[in-house]
Amino acid sequence: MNQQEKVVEIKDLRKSFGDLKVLQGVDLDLFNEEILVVLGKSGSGKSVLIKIMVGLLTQDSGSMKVFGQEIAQLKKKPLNAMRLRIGFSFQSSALYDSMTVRENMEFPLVRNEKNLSRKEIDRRIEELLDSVGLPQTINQLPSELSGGQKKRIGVARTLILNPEIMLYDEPTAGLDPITCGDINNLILDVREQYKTSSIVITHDLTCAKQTGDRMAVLLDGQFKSVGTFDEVFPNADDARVKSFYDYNFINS
Ligand SMILES: Nc1ncnc2c1ncn2[C@@H]1O[C@H](COP(=O)(O)OP(=O)(O)OP(=O)(O)O)[C@@H](O)[C@H]1O
Repeated sequence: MNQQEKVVEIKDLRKSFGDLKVLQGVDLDLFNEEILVVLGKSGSGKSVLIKIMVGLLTQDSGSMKVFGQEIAQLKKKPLNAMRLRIGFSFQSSALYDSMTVRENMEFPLVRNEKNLSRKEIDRRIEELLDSVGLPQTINQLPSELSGGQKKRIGVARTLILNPEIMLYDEPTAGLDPITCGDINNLILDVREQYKTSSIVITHDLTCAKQTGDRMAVLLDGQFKSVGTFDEVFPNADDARVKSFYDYNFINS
């Protein structure tokens, strides 16, 4: 697959809940190995969009294709297979508190790949912990890790199933600026090492600028501004896009 190929293709996607129109004609593509940053204020529909992508919600109309397949038309088995190609890194890291880092990483692996040997499981866990720079945490509990370390382990756990698309939900939320920078670098490293295509949902424009090849701003149920950081932000005509920029870079 080359970098011009689309891994996600969204066309005129619409979704309402009763009278609440959330997505009102979304058009967006994610290209192979691209990092696409999705911005939008709280309640704008970012999670709804991601849920449609992984088949947890169905659109009212329009098209959501992932790897060329219309998600809404997939039956249970192919949908589950598709979900395995998409790694979701949750805002909360979603680690199990009572399990060590090793057990947290092993859990999705043995559930999804039943025939792996102990040696292969250990090798995969060790490789991923090395990739996120935390091999020493293998026997620790999540409560013994810092917020930034938990995020890194969450990313490693998502990567253990070799996803082709990575979805990062607010990856830098609640972290100090230096740790945010580390996480931004991790997102770039993951793309480099594992050739993933990525969607980063964030309110953090520094994260957006450092990681994103393109930005897409969700406003009134559509992506009105899509382009590189410099195309979208510094001279934004739309006051709502400009307010994002001003809030992050002037008021912070
Ligand atoms: N299953 C549902 N039933 C009814 N309304 C829903 C449902 N899911 C989402 N909504 C509504 O759709 C709107 C968009 O929600 P969504 O969670 O996508 O926002 P978001 O952009 O992800 O916000 P945040 O940045 O706060 O996570 C909200 O008004 C929400 O209440």
